[in-house]
Amino acid sequence: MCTAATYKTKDFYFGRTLDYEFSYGDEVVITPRNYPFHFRHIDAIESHYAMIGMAHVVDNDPLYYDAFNECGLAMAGLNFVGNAAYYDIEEGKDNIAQFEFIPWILGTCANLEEAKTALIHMNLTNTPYSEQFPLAQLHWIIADQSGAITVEAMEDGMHIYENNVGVLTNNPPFNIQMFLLNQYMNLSPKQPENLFAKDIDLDQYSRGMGAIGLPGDLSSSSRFAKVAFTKLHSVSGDSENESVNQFFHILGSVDQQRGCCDVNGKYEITLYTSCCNTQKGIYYYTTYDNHQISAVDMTKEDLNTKNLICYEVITGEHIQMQN
Ligand SMILES: C[C@H](CCC(=O)NCCS(=O)(=O)O)[C@H]1CC[C@H]2[C@@H]3CC[C@@H]4C[C@H](O)CC[C@]4(C)[C@H]3C[C@H](O)[C@]12C
Repeated sequence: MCTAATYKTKDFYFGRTLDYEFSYGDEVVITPRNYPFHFRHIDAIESHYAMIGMAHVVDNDPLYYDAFNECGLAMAGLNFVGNAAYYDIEEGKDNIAQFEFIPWILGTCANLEEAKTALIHMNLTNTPYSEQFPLAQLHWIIADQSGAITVEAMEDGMHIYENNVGVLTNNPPFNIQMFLLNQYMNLSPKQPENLFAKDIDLDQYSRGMGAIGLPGDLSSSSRFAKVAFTKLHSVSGDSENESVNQFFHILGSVDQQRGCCDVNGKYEITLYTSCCNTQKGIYYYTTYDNHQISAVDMTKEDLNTKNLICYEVITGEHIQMQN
């Protein structure tokens, strides 16, 4: 499972958790402006917007899971197993292989409006990266400070939804996730009133009772409701540290602890959590075994170059001893 969310204070933040039972080998990867992107079905793009994100690099190809570009446009792919479908090549369209989707959008679009326009002529193809990396079944969130959309390629066609909560998890399809939120309209951060029965004396014996009924399990529909509630009620200062801190708390509401999600004897855990300041070009992250926030600042690199700039993920707890 995975969860993605957006958050706005003074700047616009975007991030995700990546939950799985093993890691593909992830790195924080900056693709500078002159790295040539070779696509399977369209012409190479020699120069484009620079981007930074989490990727698995194979043969010098950055296979991004989530990233944002130097203009502040962000995008993440999350599992959509059983619902995702990609298509055969179609003449007259921009045929983009599924694993090329993030580089293509972030390389060529400056904002969400441009991304929406690009999607009109795009055909997301079922071309696998290689035998070793068959087609992942994904759906995507694309966002900038103006808003967010969800992109779901399914058997019955491409669905593009306005994503007004700025949240994405996994199954079921996004329109159903939104419908399911109807169930929770009564939940509130405020204490409830007794509407149950006037004649019975009910006591507010604890704080936080207004949100009783908000799910706490790890299913994707439950995480959708949990993180949406958390994000939509989030309050923080708008300095960088306060915003980043709050962002990690938002995604922390759907953190997966080893042992609680059994996948045939292996355990799905939150391998990493990211938080991008899309305006300042900084990619912050924590990993399952390193709670300390680490960060890579894209603006500190020479972005007019040709070679990928890769930072190994920092692992292991860094505990600040006080005596
Ligand atoms: C496993 C992850 C999703 C985690 C998730 O959502 N877990 C919920 C399980 S559940 O849905 O709840 O059951 C996804 C998210 C992004 C993916 C990579 C995208 C690039 C590339 C695409 C190629 O086609 C295949 C290889 C490739 C490296 C992909 C590997 C893997 O697929 C990644 C890491």
